[in-house]
Amino acid sequence: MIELKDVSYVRLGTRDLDDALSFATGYLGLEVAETARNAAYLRSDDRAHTLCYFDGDPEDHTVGFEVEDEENLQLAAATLERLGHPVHAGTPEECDLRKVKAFIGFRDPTGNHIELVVRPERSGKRYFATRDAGITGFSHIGLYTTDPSRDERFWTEVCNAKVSDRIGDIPLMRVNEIHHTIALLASDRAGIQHVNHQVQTSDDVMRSYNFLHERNVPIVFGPGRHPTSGARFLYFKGPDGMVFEYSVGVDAIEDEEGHNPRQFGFEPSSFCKWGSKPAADFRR
Ligand SMILES: O=C/C=C/C(C(=O)O)=C(/O)C(=O)O
Ligand SMILES: [Fe+2]
Repeated sequence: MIELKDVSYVRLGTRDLDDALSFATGYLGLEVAETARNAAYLRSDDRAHTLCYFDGDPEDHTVGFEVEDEENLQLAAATLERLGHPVHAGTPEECDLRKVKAFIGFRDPTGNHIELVVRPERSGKRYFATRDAGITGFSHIGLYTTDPSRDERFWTEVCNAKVSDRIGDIPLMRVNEIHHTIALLASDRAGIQHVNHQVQTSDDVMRSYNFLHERNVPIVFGPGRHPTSGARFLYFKGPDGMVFEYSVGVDAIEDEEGHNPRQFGFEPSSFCKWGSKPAADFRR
């Protein structure tokens, strides 16, 4: 069993690094940690970085998850190879680029690029962004799947994820007490559908709605409230069509043994209890 502790970072390719950087700082509300070697490293919490934009294919998305130590990393590599997922062991230079001690890369059954990392760097400096979006940290990703049931089995049987809730066949899965770290979305493609940052209060969600709307940033869902995690949310589009989400008030699953996944119907009210509907281009 591969024990994921938390999501660590996302890496997104872009052909326009300057544009991505100005969106991340001026609209999203991240702090630049470093710009180097055709990449921009951005912070959202006490980690050294949680988002990296690099000069490359905008379809090239990677999500990194932290595992406990190098022994667990080796065990994970052996498990993945045995199950037919070829594993790439990060070179020292690739580890430097990710600010981790060690990592392996592989593809999930849909073909999503996944990395497992050991000892991702923290920063002694407080996260401080020039735009005050109220961000408290990077929290989860929405990941495309070409087969939700197959990929649920991968994340829950090969890895330690647990299903918190399902909407139709779509699982929201946790790897720690937070309601979900991985939300699958059915599609005919691989990739990250959305990147979630938590914000401090509902006021931050509404303030950002006005801020982004006034500046013509496409709002693609919300403001609304998810019946599943209870979070108040706002989704909007960033560079290369990537969707970003702010949310606040995501449930923690405290009764780990006693929690049974709830089944929600695949209908609009399961996605938002305030009646907001996703825009046609919510999914790319
Ligand atoms: O539409 C379902 C979305 C659920 C949630 C949630 O419960 O918070 C998400 O954050 C999500 O998958 O984006
Ligand atoms: Fe989300």
